[in-house]
Amino acid sequence: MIEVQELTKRYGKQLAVDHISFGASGGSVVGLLGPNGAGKSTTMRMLAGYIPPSSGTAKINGYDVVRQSMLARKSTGYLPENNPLYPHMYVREYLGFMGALHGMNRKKQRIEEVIGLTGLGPESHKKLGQLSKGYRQRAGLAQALLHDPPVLILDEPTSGLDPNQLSGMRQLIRDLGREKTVILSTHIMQEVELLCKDVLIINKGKIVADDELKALTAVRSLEEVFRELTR
Ligand SMILES: Nc1ncnc2c1ncn2[C@@H]1O[C@H](COP(=O)(O)OP(=O)(O)OP(=O)(O)O)[C@@H](O)[C@H]1O
Repeated sequence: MIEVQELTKRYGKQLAVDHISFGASGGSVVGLLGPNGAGKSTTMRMLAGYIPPSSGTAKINGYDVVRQSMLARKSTGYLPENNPLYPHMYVREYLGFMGALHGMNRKKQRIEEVIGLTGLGPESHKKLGQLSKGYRQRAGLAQALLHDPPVLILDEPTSGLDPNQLSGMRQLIRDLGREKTVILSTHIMQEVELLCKDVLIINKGKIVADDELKALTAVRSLEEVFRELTR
């Protein structure tokens, strides 16, 4: 579960996220849409505990991301936008390292599981710096899934994937969304239509739509709705 109240982020004078409130609960994928610079990544970074909010609150599974940051992080899997990985580490070494950070027992078995789930197998003998963009993205997702968190925050998870990889990744996200609360950002409207039950549209730091996809697109296409609300 994700609960956001009046969440705000200022970078100096710039108001990147402006008093946003929304909620998301398990068993669905929420699409976070917005034009470039709207505040999507900033919002996700705050939810994942990577940057502190300027004001407002966010709770992950009931844990406040600032006051109970360790517990909130344990409940969160985060795939960052540019997915900064450690280029010199081998895939399994990296996942082992991330597992240790999460204080996981029986890492080995779980590492093989997430390598299988994300289709990393054929490239799993390589160093992260040697992986193609699509496989780096998979390594990032494997890391996000490692500790089996109930909430997944995925910042443009399908960027850089070829059409074959794309359908596999979307299927995986759809499956994960059956049990977990998944919030993903994307610029691909078709992806939202394929994956998301609920949609948030953010523009200039403010939420301009928070509704079920069905309701939002009852009269017009998602693209038309998006263009009108973010003009
Ligand atoms: N570290 C930072 N310092 C200063 N300003 C920042 C910083 N990070 C983001 N911003 C600004 O905050 C605003 C929101 O940026 P953010 O990256 O959250 O947008 P976004 O919706 O994810 O965009 P995109 O679709 O291009 O990835 C932008 O105006 C951006 O320039």
